[in-house]
Amino acid sequence: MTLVLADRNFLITGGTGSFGQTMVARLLAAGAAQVRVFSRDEAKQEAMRLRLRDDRLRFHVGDVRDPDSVARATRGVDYVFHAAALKQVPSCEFFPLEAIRTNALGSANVVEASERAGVAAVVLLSTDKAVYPVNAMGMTKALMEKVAHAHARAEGTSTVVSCVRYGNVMYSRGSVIPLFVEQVRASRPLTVTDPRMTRFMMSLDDSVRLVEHAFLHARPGDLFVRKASACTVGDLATAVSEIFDAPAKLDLLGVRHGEKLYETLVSREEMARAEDRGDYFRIPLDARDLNYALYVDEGQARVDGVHDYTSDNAHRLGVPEVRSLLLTLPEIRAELAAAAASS
Ligand SMILES: O=c1ccn([C@@H]2O[C@H](COP(=O)(O)OP(=O)(O)O[C@H]3O[C@H](CO)[C@@H](O)[C@H](O)[C@H]3O)[C@@H](O)[C@H]2O)c(=O)[nH]1
Repeated sequence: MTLVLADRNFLITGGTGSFGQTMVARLLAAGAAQVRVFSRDEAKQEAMRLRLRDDRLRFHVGDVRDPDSVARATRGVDYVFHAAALKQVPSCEFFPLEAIRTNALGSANVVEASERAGVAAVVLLSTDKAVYPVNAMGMTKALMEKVAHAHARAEGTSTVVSCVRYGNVMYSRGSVIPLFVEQVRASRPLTVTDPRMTRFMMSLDDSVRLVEHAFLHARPGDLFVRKASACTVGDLATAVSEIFDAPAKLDLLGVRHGEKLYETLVSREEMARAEDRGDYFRIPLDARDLNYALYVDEGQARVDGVHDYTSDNAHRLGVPEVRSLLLTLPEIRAELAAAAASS
């Protein structure tokens, strides 16, 4: 990171998760004055404290659903990265109110507490599932984005609130790649929903860099997306089998509740006003207010000839490319080493 962080305090909600742990390590290495980890699980916090042993780290047990606990953790903070979320599609489908409480209302609590505490900037972590959402996880993340936009449009606010949208983060907790690896290593068939289904593939480092990009460049209400490649789930399963030298045995499950065949990272309306920043798109706030009549002549940015940016039309990785990408992941290398040691 190019910013001087020496006298800056950070808060990371969901700080014990995959993103949180990576971000905490990078902020400490970049010289942050203090990094606060906010999450519900004291055991994970304790494990992190013992592992990192850094007196610039502070741990706050709390829940984004509870405004008081968020407010206490936010006092004296300069920057907030909001990663706390319910992010499993199936569980949010079955418990949609829980997703509303954490992802929508909890995010509003984080934005509100940040404004009150005079935080300079907040980056909210969203997902491609928030675009044309069909499941409760995506719907509540879409509402979180709306909360950010409404805050940016409101007069008299000073905290810069922006969002980033991710695709699938490879090897994140509870996701399909660690599941496929576990299945291959146990010589079980790989449970594939639909082999044609496509997803954007991002590394954890890419996702952290995306948040850093937003942190460094955001204006109020901006949304940032990292350009990414995509692959089919069938190719992903084949690549995992090949890496572990196993025959590709598939057990076809069918599409799960609330799943789409492909994801959209940027809608065409957003693409029409997106700024291409090399590895990233910046989608500025649609700053029209409620007086729509004033804008009738201007209209919206033209969308003719502009397309959604989806995991179906993005650069498609084939099996060899997916294999190479998987082999860059430390977790895959560790599993390969373990497999070699046990054979
Ligand atoms: O046993 C399984 C489980 C999943 N899949 C497929 O694998 C792909 C990825 O699934 P999964 O890793 O569960 O991720 P998603 O459901 O796509 O959601 C992830 O990716 C989102 C970004 O799109 C994040 O926001 C979510 O938090 C994260 O869980 C999907 O096509 C699934 O249908 C299988 O084929 N077999």
